[in-house]
Amino acid sequence: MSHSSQHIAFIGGGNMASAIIGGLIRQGMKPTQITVVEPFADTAAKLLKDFGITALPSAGPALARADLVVWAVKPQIFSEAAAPVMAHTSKALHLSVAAGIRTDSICRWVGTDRVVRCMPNTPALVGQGMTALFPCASVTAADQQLVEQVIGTTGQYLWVAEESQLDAVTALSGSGPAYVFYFLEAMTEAGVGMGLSAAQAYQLAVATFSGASSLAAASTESPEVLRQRVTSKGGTTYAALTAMEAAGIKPAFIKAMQAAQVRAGELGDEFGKA
Ligand SMILES: NC(=O)C1=CN([C@@H]2O[C@H](COP(=O)(O)OP(=O)(O)OC[C@H]3O[C@@H](n4cnc5c(N)ncnc54)[C@H](OP(=O)(O)O)[C@@H]3O)[C@@H](O)[C@H]2O)C=CC1
Ligand SMILES: O=C(O)[C@@H]1CCC=N1
Repeated sequence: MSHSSQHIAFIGGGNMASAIIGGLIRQGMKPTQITVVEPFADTAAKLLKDFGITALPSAGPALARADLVVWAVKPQIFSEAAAPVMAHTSKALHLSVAAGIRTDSICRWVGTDRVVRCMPNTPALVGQGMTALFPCASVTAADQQLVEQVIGTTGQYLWVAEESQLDAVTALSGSGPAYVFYFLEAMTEAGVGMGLSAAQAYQLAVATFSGASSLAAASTESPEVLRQRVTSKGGTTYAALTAMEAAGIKPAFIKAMQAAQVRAGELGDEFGKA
């Protein structure tokens, strides 16, 4: 981060907060520039061990220093967590990572319209995150720049024009790492069933995913063309893809992502009312 005097507060210090804090610290932000509210003692101990940050067990005046408040609590408890925070953060810009919770709810709970809603993912932990961002109307260009500086430390980002697109992003890249890990589990299990050791199968599976992703990112070709290049006529890939088509893997996968998108909307409906 270029702004060495900036201060960032995190409400919730769990998985997603740690991923972003890791990015900030890797880019040179000092632990003293970061305040975390985290009531769970084990998670607070981890923040101290990993980043040298002593978390506050509850909201307090220390939050008033924050230029940016990052909301990294579960959607279910967002409104409850907001009440004690908003007394201290009226001058701050607010950034929410909560799945499904819409900006009209967030603005109401935090008492300002200076709110950006985003959807990051856990590869942020290793600087390979992908985050989509949506600004409320009163967010300024300078506010957007601050958010870009912070999120840019964790990987790539893009802005979406419609808030509803964030639920699609949640289903795609927000939850997406879990789909990849699921495929890694399946590929490893299959490899073991075919006579490889678990360590060998896992190494092969992980390297294949990251290699294929790097190839797709570096290539101007569509994934369809890249797939066809692997698929020799009458060969092994053809046999595997034919089995996948017969099993309805693609429609099942599309259905699964639609379920995630629907769930994001439901989280907003269920927990955004308060
Ligand atoms: N994990 C992921 O891949 C992604 C998550 N998100 C979103 O990020 C948000 C956080 O998820 P994640 O980091 O996985 O969840 P975690 O459970 O790891 O982190 C949330 C933390 O907030 C703490 N907390 C609970 N109540 C309060 C409170 N009143 N004030 C401050 N902190 C509190 C929790 O403590 P306790 O355990 O005691 O409740 C917990 O440690 C969610 O809204 C999720 O939708 C977005 C993108 C990806
Ligand atoms: O599962 C969830 O609800 C969160 C949002 C995206 C990833 N994890």
